[in-house]
Amino acid sequence: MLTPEIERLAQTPKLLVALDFDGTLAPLVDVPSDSRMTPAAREAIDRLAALPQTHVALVSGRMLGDLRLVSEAAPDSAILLAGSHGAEFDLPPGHAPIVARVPSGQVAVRTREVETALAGLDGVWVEHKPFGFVVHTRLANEDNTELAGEILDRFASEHLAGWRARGGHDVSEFSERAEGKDGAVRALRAAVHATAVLFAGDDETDEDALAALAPNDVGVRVGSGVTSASVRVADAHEMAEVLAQLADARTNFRSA
Ligand SMILES: O=P(O)(O)OC[C@H]1O[C@H](O[C@H]2O[C@H](CO)[C@@H](O)[C@H](O)[C@H]2O)[C@H](O)[C@@H](O)[C@@H]1O
Repeated sequence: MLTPEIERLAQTPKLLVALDFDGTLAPLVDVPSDSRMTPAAREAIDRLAALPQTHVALVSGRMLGDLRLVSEAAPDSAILLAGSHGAEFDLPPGHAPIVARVPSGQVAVRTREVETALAGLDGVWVEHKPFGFVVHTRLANEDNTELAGEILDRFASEHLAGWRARGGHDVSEFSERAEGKDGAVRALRAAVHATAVLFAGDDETDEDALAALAPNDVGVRVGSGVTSASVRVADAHEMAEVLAQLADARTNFRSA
């Protein structure tokens, strides 16, 4: 059923649909590089992105190159990409580029050190990112997850002063940059001159963006958890239904 919020949003002059990737468009999986959005989500965002005065952006914690890969973005895609929680952007031609941040030499050093500190914990692995690292525990047992948490707490207090720590689904992320998805959505909103935004996400990091939405925007929380969003859906499949409803309503509005 179309919520009044979605119906209202479909009628805004310039719409930005900004979407988290993992857990929102793509169901969570054990191996991050295997992650893909559901076919229904793909169809809905392609329909939205093809409409006039309608922009679609993916706003992810993933590094940009990785986001391009898992979102299967075609080189000529109209979809805007924000990676590393908004420290990296890739906008289609016609948009002024948003300046990307440059990583310091500390990141590779700290990532190697944390890998050494966690070595030998089965199921625990470290994902390298341009501005930091992510420790994954999805495949670890409870003991190893707890031990990894203790090692990380100690490592962070000794070596990561000033870095931003974030939680997520079976991950702990540490980044030397403090950018959040609130800043990413602000920059994208300005880039496309949006008059209203839909932002959807499933995670703690998405709450930065959800909490910063304007009164005429719509926030969608996917799954459980405390949220600032006004709409909640159960999972990525329900999220795809919301996007299909928005695409239908926007198509009707644009052709009226
Ligand atoms: O901001 P997002 O697009 O939601 O990215 C958040 C993190 O997503 C990835 O990890 C999550 O998805 C994996 C694949 O489904 C899953 O294995 C993991 O447990 C999840 O936390 C990605 O690996 C991280 O770098 C992103 O920060």
